[in-house]
Amino acid sequence: MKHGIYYSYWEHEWSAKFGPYVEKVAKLGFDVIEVAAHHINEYSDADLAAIKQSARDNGIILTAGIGPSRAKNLSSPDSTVRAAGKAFFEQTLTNVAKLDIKTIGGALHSYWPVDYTQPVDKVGDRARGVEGIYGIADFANDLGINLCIEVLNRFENHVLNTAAEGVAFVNDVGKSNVKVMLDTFHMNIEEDSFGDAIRTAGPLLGHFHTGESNRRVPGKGRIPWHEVGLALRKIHYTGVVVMEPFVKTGGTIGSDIRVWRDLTDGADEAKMDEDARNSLAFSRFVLGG
Ligand SMILES: O=C(CO)[C@H](O)[C@H](O)[C@H](O)CO
Ligand SMILES: [Mn+2]
Repeated sequence: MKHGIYYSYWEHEWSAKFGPYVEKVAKLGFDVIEVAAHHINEYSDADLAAIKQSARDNGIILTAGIGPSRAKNLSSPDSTVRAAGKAFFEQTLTNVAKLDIKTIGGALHSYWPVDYTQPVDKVGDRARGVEGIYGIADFANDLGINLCIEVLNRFENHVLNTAAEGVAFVNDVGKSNVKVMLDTFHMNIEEDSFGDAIRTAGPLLGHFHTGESNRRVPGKGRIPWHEVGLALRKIHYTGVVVMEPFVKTGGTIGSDIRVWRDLTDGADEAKMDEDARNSLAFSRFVLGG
């Protein structure tokens, strides 16, 4: 098991440059950095080559996260939007591959965060989402990339809220590089049991996010980490565990994640780093790896 952190922990915008964080997370002892793929198409080939080299030099593996915008929604009832989504993913995956990234996770099958002022068509969105992911799976596979479909809580997305729904979706897609992704923050809201949910995903679990119930770093709250660790061991999970703490207010990240109070306790960057380092030690101890 490898351990990583989403660089957005330190940032306010998904568009923030992620290159400088490769060395930082290596110094903190992580194996992996997760970067936001939302704006990767704005990076030049030279930028991407430099980041790839920096990852090699620092012994860091990259993974990618994405919350597709409404205009790039693979499950939209509007076929023009679905086509734009497909084109966006093909370009994004092509650039993601330039960083040797093998895992991209998030609400790939939909858009994020969902606008609930509009009526919701769960059945239709799910069916179009299965088709949309099926339609990009081989493209991703040819680049060696797994598509990890994140199960989110009801307030952020309606298509997949439980591990069981995630497994059924991935089975319907039926492509070996399309996997289920779970996140302890969302599981805490939706699942009856953390252990059962992880065991339900079993061999289909392709990526795993961690965070407390208020998205502080793992170890600061009341998620049953021992139960989570036992279940990950039980299913012989050998993938990546990426902590995804969101503790800062402000910017698009603060607004998308609904961070309306300072959860850093006034931390400066050195204290933020120390919290991440301590949480990594906690995560390795309790989850393994
Ligand atoms: O858990 C999440 C949202 O609550 C997601 O992993 C990411 O934050 C989202 O896909 C944006 O990258
Ligand atoms: Mn997540």
